[in-house]
Amino acid sequence: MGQQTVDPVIAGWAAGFRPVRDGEYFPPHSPGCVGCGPANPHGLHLAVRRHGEGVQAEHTFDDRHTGAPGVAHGGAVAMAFDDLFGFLLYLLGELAVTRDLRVSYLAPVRLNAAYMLRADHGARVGRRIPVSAELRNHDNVVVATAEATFVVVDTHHFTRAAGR
Ligand SMILES: CCCCCCCC(=O)SCCNC(=O)CCNC(=O)[C@H](O)C(C)(C)COP(=O)(O)OP(=O)(O)OC[C@H]1O[C@@H](n2cnc3c(N)ncnc32)[C@H](O)[C@@H]1OP(=O)(O)O
Repeated sequence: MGQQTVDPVIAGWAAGFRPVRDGEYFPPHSPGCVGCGPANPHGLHLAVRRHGEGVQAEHTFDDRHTGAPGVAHGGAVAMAFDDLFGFLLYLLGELAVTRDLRVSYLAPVRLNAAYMLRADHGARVGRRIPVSAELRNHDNVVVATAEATFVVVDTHHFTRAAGR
């Protein structure tokens, strides 16, 4: 992400997250976000909406995210989970970052096939927010799961990380 876009994005986060109704789509984390940013040509372009107190996204991995032939790279699947978790923050109204992420790959994730991602959060303990997610195929079979710990930070975390 270039110098021009870092400050407005962080300023937007500092202003707080807009409330989103059930079923409504969230805005991307930033235009250049590799998970959901519409301006990132290498990204997943996840479109994530609220589902009750959780979030969900229908997603199709394509040839840009190839691992074995015809199969999504495990890193791309992990990225989808990580970015999906980032949308729970809109519901929690907290700024937080991934401290750890554990993915269980239960079956190959095929390219050019539609999958459904769904994530939920647990209760915040101290600065820790536990989150979990599933990836299901069109037969509603769970093909991957993920658990992560997000740690609440303030906007200085991001301005420091961006070198300002
Ligand atoms: C708006 C956001 C967009 C989201 C985009 C999608 C998500 C992302 O990709 S985020 C990017 C990837 N993640 C990062 O870059 C984070 C890098 N890591 C860091 O900056 C730091 O390690 C950071 C901020 C997470 C924690 O550091 P620090 O502030 O020193 O906290 P620290 O004291 O170590 O721990 C904080 C709390 O977490 C707990 N904790 C730390 N690690 C773990 C762990 N592995 N498991 C459980 N708890 C843990 C600690 O016990 C402590 O708990 P409590 O507050 O209850 O005492």
